[in-house]
Formats: sequence, structure tokens, C-alpha cells
Amino acid sequence: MGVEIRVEGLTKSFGRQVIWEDVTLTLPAGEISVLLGPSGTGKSVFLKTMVGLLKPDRGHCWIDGKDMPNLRERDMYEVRKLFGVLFQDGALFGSMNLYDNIAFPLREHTRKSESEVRRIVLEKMEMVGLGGAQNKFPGEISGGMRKRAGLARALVLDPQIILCDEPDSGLDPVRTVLLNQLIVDLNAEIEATILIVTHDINTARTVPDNIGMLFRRELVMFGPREMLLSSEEPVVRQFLNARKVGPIGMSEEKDLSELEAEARLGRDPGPLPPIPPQLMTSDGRLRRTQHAPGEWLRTHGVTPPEGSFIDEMGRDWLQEWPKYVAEMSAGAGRHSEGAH
Ligand SMILES: Nc1ncnc2c1ncn2[C@@H]1O[C@H](COP(=O)(O)OP(=O)(O)OP(=O)(O)O)[C@@H](O)[C@H]1O
Repeated sequence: MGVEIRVEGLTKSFGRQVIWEDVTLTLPAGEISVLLGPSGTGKSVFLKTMVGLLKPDRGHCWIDGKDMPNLRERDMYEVRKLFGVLFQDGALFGSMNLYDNIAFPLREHTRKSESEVRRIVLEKMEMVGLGGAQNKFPGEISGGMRKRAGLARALVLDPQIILCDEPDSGLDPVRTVLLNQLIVDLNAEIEATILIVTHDINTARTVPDNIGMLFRRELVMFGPREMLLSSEEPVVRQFLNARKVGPIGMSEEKDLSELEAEARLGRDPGPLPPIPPQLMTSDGRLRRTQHAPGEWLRTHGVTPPEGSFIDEMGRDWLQEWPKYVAEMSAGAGRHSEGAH
């Protein structure tokens, strides 16, 4: 089961350039969260600070009771073992085949025998759909395969926390959805706490349990997916709906002439689009941390936009959910009876 991560008042600057200030959020144990923000708002810096690769100016990041940025190097090394990190390009060693790349953390951080290493590497490769590709070199495979190899490598130490920095950059839309599916299935399987940095709006809208948004050196909002997808906050709304109208411009903030032009053309962002159903696991089983569709909206008295929670087959998940959960639990019951 993944661990909760509690970030409090985290602030980071490089020289006089403040990247973000006073970031406070909690990544709930075992849930999937997405971090959004225009380019250059410090999302990668945030991930690197979480794993202790960068030191913040001040603040805390509590992981399993330990305050990561304020640990001694040796203790930090121990906490780092809880993490699996998928960097943007997979960060594979070009001179090693996939097998050796994926085996690397096991050989570096554990004293496992080569036969044990082999068992784990092949299992993880199978898990990400790379069975049989052990002898390929990173230069011989596609970008999507490199990402999956990076993911397999991030998984070998059985991480309780997985950080993915733009896992979908450079992937075609179908590969992006397949990678998202893999992440959701993985979450159901190993129940790790997952944080994904992405620019892909479809990923942000359909995959996570929670969404956070960085803008103008602060965390504008962090909370359940439904909270951000129904938010009227201009930056959140503009970003999550990929709209031109809103505070974000080509440089991070719009200048006066852009805002004047926008005012002439009309600045009404229009109605919010429907909230899509969340991506389910591929075998339909429920993730341990999965929330019922509409749960946050109901508890907060928010009416979702017309057409929300209807999937591409026309099923309305607000109606279907109780029936679905009952069927799944009955199925799980049957499985466990069968197992005894
Ligand atoms: N080691 C460093 N030293 C100095 N400045 C840095 C360092 N790393 C990042 N920065 C600066 O911090 C800012 C945020 O960078 P970061 O890569 O985190 O942005 P990002 O939100 O991930 O962007 P993108 O979406 O384009 O990947 C940038 O201005 C970058 O130049």
C-alpha cells in the first residue's frame, strides 16, 4: 500500500528566481494525482525536490513520517528506495540492453541473486508489455517502448510512490491512452501513491483521483478531480479545457495588448464541458482508492455540467455505479470463495 505524502510550505528558488512558494498539499496514500501547469512553472523541479534531488529554500515534505528535504544524505537514500521515478525520456542507459537497464536498480540497491534479479526483471517487463524485448537496446526501440522500459525500471524495487514526469510526451494519442491504462492497472495492482506531471488534458481529465495546478509561482488549487473539473477559477478552467480565453498567454501571463484583444472578441469562456467518467482498470475491478462518480460534487452540493459521467457507449455512470459496485463485489466474493 502506498504512503501518504504531506507537503507543507515548500518554497524553491534558484538564485533570485522564485520557482514556487508555500506549496502545501497532501497526496493521499494509494491515490493517483496529476500536477499541471504551463511550461516553466516548476513541475519537474517539484518532483526533483520531493525525491531530494533538489533542496528547497524552506518547507517540509513528510513521507512515511520522515521530512525528506531535511534529512541527512544517508537517511534520504533510504527514503528514496520508496520511490520509483519515470523521467521524461525514460532516462535509460544507451549502452545497456533493456534487461540490464531494468536490472540496474536491483543490482545497485539490493543484494539479490542473479536468478532473483532475472525473475523480477522479466515479471516487470511482462507487466509493461515488453516481454521478449530483453536484448533490445534503447536506440533500437520506439519512444513508447522506451517509456514502458523506464516504467518497468521504476517498478523493480516495488515502490510505494511512483513519480512520472510527462510519461506521455512524444507519444501518439493511442499510445498515450494505453500508457494511462497501464498506470491505472498498476495502481490497482500495487496500490502505490502516484503523481504524474502531464500536459495532456485528456490524461488530466480522466486518469487521476486528484489534480493540482501550478501558476504564477504558487499552487493555485489541489483537490479531487471533480473539484477542479467543475471549478470556475479562471486559470484552472482555461488549462483543463485547453482554452485561449483566460489568464495564461504565450509567455506565462498575458500582456495588456493580448487582454485588450480578448476583451474586444469577448471574454466569456462559455459553459463548462461535461466531466468525463474516470478511466477504469482494464479488467473492470475497482481500485482500492476509487471514489464513486459524482461523490465529491454531491457532498459539496455542486451540480455537474449537463452530460457529465456519460461514457462513449452512452452509459450514465451516476446511474450505473451502485449496480456495478454490487456486481464487482459479488464477483470478488466468488473469487475468494473459489480460492479457499
Ligand atoms: N538546476 C537548475 N538551476 C537553475 N534553474 C533551474 C534548474 N532546474 C530548473 N530550473 C528553472 O526552473 C524553472 C522551472 O523548470 P521546470 O523544468 O521545473 O518547469 P516545468 O514546469 O517542468 O516545465 P515544462 O512543462 O516545460 O517541462 C525554469 O525556469 C528552469 O529554467
